Amino acid sequence: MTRGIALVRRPSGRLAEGLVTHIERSDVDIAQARRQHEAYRAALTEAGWQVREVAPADQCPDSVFVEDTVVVCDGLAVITRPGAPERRPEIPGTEKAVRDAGLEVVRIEAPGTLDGGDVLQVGTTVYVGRGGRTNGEGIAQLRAHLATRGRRVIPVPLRDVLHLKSAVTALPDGTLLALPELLDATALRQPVRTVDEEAGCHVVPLGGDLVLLAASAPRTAALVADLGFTPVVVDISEYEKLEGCVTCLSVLIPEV
Ligand SMILES: CN(C)C(=N)NCCC[C@H](N)C(=O)O
Repeated sequence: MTRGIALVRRPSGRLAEGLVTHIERSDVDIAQARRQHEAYRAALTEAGWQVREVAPADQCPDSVFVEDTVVVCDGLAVITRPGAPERRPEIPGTEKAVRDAGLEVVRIEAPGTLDGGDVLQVGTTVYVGRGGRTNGEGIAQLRAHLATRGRRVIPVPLRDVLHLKSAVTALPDGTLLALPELLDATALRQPVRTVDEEAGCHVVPLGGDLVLLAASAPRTAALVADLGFTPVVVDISEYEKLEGCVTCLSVLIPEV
């Protein structure tokens, strides 16, 4: 049984030079990062996903955070235009991978900017963070693209946080796990559970009752289990030093 394709991109040898905006820079252990990425890929495979690698972009330190380069929705791939110009050379490799996967491809055009980490899909609702990386023009273009798939785009103003999915993500039943102080929670339409550890608001539903989350969120893993889901825990400490989280390291393309 395969749940679909999971796109990932191996870390660049220059990973340690990745962007840091809201936290202090600390040393990244590249060997450890490679081991953690291997374990992350294995967790996806174990959960039933066919892991496919986007061609490495060694000149791009942040290229492992492949989520920021594309938004996939019902057979459509919206190629983003990352808000950080130095991340734009990551785009061609992702575009090739989604074309190879058979998706229809459209793109965010200048002056729009949009990072995939700002896009949270919950059923037919698509929340989009309006912060440092995604602008109003990018949101408008995404809204027009996703209207063709029957989706409603709702902007969410962000405060002092990199991406929307740094502050809120959703469990398989649509319940949001959030750090409400980082965003305008009045924009959210689904029930919200507040978490008490930063990485606790970063989860990826992997299909069925499986929920991927980081080892740095042990209390949330217990909460997830208590709600009847099965936590799949991965250590991504080296990526967290660069403001990454479990969502950023893959793009899931469910089988239709
Ligand atoms: C949901 N998140 C956090 C993401 N999708 N991306 C993280 C990118 C981190 C990278 N150093 C940067 O600053 O771009």
